[in-house]
Amino acid sequence: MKSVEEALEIVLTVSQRLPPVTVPLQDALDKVLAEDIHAPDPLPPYPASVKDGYAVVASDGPGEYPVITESRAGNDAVGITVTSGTIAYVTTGGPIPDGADAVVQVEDTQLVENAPTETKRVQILKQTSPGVDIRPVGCDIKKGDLVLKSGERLDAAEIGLLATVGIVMVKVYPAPTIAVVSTGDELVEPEVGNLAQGQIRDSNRAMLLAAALQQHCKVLDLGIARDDMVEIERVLESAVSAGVDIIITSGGVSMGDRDYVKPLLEKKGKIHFDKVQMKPGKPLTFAEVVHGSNEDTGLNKILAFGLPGNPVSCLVCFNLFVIPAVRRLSGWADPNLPRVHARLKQSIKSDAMRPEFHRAIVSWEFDKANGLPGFVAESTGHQMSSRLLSMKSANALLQLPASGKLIPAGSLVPAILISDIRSISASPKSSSQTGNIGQSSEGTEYRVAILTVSDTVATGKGPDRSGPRAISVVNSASERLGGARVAATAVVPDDVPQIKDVLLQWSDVEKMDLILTLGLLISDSLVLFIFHIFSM
Ligand SMILES: Nc1nc2c(c(=O)[nH]1)N[C@H]1C(S)=C(S)[C@@H](COP(=O)(O)OP(=O)(O)OC[C@H]3O[C@@H](n4cnc5c(N)ncnc54)[C@H](O)[C@@H]3O)O[C@H]1N2
Ligand code: MOO
Repeated sequence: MKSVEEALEIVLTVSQRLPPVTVPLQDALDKVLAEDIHAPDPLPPYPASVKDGYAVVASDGPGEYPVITESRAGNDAVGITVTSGTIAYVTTGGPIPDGADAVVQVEDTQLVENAPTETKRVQILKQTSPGVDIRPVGCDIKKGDLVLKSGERLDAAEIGLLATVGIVMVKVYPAPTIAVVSTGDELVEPEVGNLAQGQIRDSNRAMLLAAALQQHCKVLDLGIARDDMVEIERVLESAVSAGVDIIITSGGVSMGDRDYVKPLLEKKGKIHFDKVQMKPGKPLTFAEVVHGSNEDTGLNKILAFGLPGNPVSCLVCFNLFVIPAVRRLSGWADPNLPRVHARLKQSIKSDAMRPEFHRAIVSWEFDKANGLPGFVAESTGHQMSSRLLSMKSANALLQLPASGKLIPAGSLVPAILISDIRSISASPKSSSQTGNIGQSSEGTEYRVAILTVSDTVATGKGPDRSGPRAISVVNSASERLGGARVAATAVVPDDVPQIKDVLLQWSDVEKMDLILTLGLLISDSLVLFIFHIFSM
């Protein structure tokens, strides 16, 4: 089984950027530039005023002057020279007429009312010096300057720069086309109103298509494929014929007898890994599908991600592996998701076996204790892989080591950002709206152990009525209890040493969050013992 780091390295090594294409400027947003861009002319192309005011000869100093022209834009003042003893009206960005060497802003001037001549006259109230409030030719961009480098990402400012230097067609790396198929006999389309026995609506496909669009990919919806070798193969073939760059399947990659995705990917190419040491997302499979032949490169390769069917696992894997691959294909120099460190708002118990990617809402807050601002992380509640509500509003995956220990509130943990940092007011309420009253202090699931103490049941003379009932009560109230889950049960006779053994095992070794005992015969020594373990 690969570690997350090893698996990501493999994905990024296999993912190669796509050949560049030339697109119109308006289609270039969010793409990565595939050429260097130089300025064909300087900006500003003429000396321009920084202020609305008057272009003057600085050495003239304060005094009353005639306004011989007005220069707002274009060739307003062309052919007119400001000589000593005259001034010209200029607006911000307007060309400075020949002869003027400074601008005095209107606030430092006064219009002379009722001037005896037709020519407008203005009092210059302040001394200025040459160059003041003038942008010389090329002060923003010099002719020939390297304005944008190949490999830079085109955001709004970069699009503006391209327009400035007159680029209307630009060479960029295209975003990949992603085909998405859901596998599973239990799946029906979201529009199905009444679910038959054993059916669930397909959430993964809509979710993955949306996630791919968010990454500016083109998408191909391949629908639902039944758990049938021939059908899944036919769907994969259709993705290949459509010429997609990435195929994403969800479901059918674990250990079930109808998990056909992996054998098919193996048949059609090469599986790089089929398990990753992470929670959620362990059965993540990554492969290359090889097809046809390309004159230049030989065989064509399509990246294939077999994402786990559990919706949370599916989206977590998309974030951690598919997005970096998409970015690499799209030409990003650094395809990794951004990370910050955030303080935990509540304690979280980490998984003992697998490093965990705990869904959380990260916001920027003041720490009341030290008065300093910083990132804080609030768990989205019960973290079961099927519970998509744990992904709702999450903007970060907290990367928790597999220690099985309680990470106390206030600890700094690495947070991988998967969405924008939200405002504080929008975030914390959302998890409680989902019904997590009584959520554990860890903000994660409670592991509950139930012990039935009864000679009758332990010796097989009677049925255990209260044990199964307690299990069903805990499980049915799981969501309201913040994810309480029965993790262990046992039956022992009314015998203190045996009761002690089980309680010690559950509290000290298995680290249960809550132990319920049923039909317990309380003796003094047992009360003392229970008091002892719960006060540890
Ligand atoms: N014996 C073992 N069983 C499982 C293991 C294991 O190691 N050994 N791993 C578990 C883990 S971890 C995960 S994650 C799941 C992943 O299983 P699959 O990828 O094979 O997915 P399915 O079995 O098809 O489905 C799992 C679950 O998700 C629901 N699902 C599937 N597709 C969709 C969809 N498009 N929309 C909504 N929900 C979907 C499906 O109904 C199941 O409930 O395997 C564990 N088992
Ligand atoms: O790895 Mo699975 O994704 O734990 O549920």
